[in-house]
Amino acid sequence: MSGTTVVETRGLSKLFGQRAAVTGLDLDVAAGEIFGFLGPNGAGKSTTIGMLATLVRPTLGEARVAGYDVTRDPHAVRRRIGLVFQEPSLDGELTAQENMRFQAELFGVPRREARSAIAALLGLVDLTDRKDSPVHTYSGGMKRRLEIAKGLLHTPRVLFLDEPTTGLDPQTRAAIWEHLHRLREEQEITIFLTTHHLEEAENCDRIAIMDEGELATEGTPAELKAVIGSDLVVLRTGDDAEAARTVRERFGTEAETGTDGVRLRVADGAAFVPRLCAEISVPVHAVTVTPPTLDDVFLHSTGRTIRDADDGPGALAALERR
Ligand SMILES: Nc1ncnc2c1ncn2[C@@H]1O[C@H](COP(=O)(O)OP(=O)(O)OP(=O)(O)O)[C@@H](O)[C@H]1O
Repeated sequence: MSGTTVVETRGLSKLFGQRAAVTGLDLDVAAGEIFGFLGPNGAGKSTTIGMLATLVRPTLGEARVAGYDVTRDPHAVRRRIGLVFQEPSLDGELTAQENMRFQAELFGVPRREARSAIAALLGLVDLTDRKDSPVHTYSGGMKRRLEIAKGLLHTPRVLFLDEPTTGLDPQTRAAIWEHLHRLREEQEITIFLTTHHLEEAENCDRIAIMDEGELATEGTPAELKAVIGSDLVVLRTGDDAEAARTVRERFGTEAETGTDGVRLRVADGAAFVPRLCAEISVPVHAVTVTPPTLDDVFLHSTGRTIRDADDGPGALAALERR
């Protein structure tokens, strides 16, 4: 990582009438990072990408992408960014190669240069074998990979991806992530993506969590989870109320009983469980120890779970059409 800041926002805000979609956003994304913008539906992710990609005009504040101001120099920004939205942008009747050639013409990439770039990018996303098949014969994952290759054709410095794996099965999602990691290794590119999948955010170098238009927290997945600092231990016992009482009295640790058993949080679950089992007088049927997750981080920084906060489908495609 070079340490150069490629995406920088200061007080970036967007109001739609009286409604604040994004409020006072300060972000710094370094060159070569995979940066995840995480939040429930309506958190302001699409509006932020829209402002960074010069599709939505900020109401207040500033943003620079690849060194250019999004309001004063939108054309310079556009030449340096690639966009992959959820809405398909491929022509199903054309082959992968033809779709790529079309994109090259759109961006004025010289023909000779385009030919070698297309071959290299189709190789990067593992579509060389199928480059001459019409795109309507592709699977969802192949189409998404082709969209990514297309977004890279004019060698952007920053690639913006809106929910790149939505609607794909887990295996295909894993493959897309493999391609994104490879892309970052092989090209000097910064990847800025939105997601509302907490598990996916684990793949990012750094994450910003948005909630109701504001930045709730940011950091590496490990840093964010370290803030929680404790493992979740769940016990199923012959008498949960008695087990919870033992936990409180012998260990001075708060324990809740619920439908899934007795739940408690301790710094080191693996070390705690044998000590607990030695003290407890009721039969223990099962124990699970879960290290902190990004779900816990979301709950900790917003007061609710991301699933509770979620309430509808993505909106970036609608923004693009605006
Ligand atoms: N053109 C618009 N006019 C009015 N309100 C808007 C407009 N675009 C977005 N909003 C509102 O701004 C807020 C943030 O929306 P945004 O689409 O940026 O969220 P998001 O985090 O990207 O959600 P999603 O995952 O659904 O795309 C929402 O309350 C949304 O209703």
